[in-house]
Amino acid sequence: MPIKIPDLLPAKEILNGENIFVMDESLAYQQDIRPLKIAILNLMPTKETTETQLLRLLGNSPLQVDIVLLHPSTHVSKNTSEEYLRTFYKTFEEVKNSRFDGLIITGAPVEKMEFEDVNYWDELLEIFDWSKTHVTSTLHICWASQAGLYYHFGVPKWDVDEKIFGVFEHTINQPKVKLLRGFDELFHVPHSRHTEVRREDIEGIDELEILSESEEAGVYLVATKDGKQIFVTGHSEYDPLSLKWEYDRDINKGLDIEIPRHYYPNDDPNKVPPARWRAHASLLFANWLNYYVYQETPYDIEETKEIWPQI
Ligand SMILES: CC(=O)SCCNC(=O)CCNC(=O)[C@H](O)C(C)(C)COP(=O)(O)OP(=O)(O)OC[C@H]1O[C@@H](n2cnc3c(N)ncnc32)[C@H](O)[C@@H]1OP(=O)(O)O
Ligand SMILES: N[C@@H](CCO)C(=O)O
Repeated sequence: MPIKIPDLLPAKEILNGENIFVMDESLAYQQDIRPLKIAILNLMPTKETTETQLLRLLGNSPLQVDIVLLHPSTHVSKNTSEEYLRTFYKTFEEVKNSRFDGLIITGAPVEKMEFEDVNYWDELLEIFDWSKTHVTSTLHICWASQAGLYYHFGVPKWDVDEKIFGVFEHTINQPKVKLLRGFDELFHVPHSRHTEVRREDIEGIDELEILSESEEAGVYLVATKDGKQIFVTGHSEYDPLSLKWEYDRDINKGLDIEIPRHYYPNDDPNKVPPARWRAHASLLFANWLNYYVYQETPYDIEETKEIWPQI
């Protein structure tokens, strides 16, 4: 949340220079507050786990957030019952005439397929298109970040020789960008994927900025300059034991999988891995919710028609 201070206090200029969000009294008097409407398009087979992880992060905010869970109607889920989906989820068809302050699109275990072979691809394209006019800011996670960068900007995804699997150190390219406010210069994020997007495919695209990268895991955070689309290639939302669960699953299947890097103490899978990314996960979601959603979205959400004349 911004701090509200007298219009002429000298600290205002100093803090503005440091990129601390300061709101002067005159603007604060005009600001109205209402609950935010956030949709989560959950593409993960482990729906309950992912819901819990994302809601934990979204709940760490003084803002009231109304959540709508969405699943793709053109995919018959193998791991989630129809009853569960009917009870807790809606389809895009049911919400497409509404507007949302924010949309989160999760990862999906389909990264080795061609995008066009994913059976809900056409539906996802419709959702990507709709998000441009009906959502203030959209956060794409892991596979969804690759799919979104491909659809919106033609950025390809590439197979990697060895799964990018572990907890990696990241650096910041753009320290003054609001999404990274409060971040340390070095911070950690889990990654778990067999494909990547590459810096050289992104840096020539005018609308996009690479905000954070990792020497070992590559591009991590990409955003459009207007903040309407955020692409996150890692899994900051993962629980402390998510990578262990994936590692044990693959070992039990007899797959040739390396131990997740920089995760277990002394790389010993019998030891309990400590979480080293929670604080930054919280900051990432809080910053997105505050600066890209709450501060940007109109009080009357239906007003977006006037703000985005392309509708
Ligand atoms: C790169 C990222 O974004 S990371 C995010 C992905 N990671 C995860 O989901 C981790 C957890 N998932 C898993 O461990 C596994 O997928 C499991 C254990 C839940 C399921 O494994 P299996 O049943 O052996 O895999 P299977 O190949 O049958 O399909 C699993 C999922 O793949 C997806 N899928 C498979 N084929 C397709 C297809 N043609 N089109 C779209 N989705 C597909 C679906 O999501 C499916 O699960 P769902 O129907 O319940 O949504
Ligand atoms: N996070 C994923 C990567 C594969 O999509 C997993 O290991 O399940």
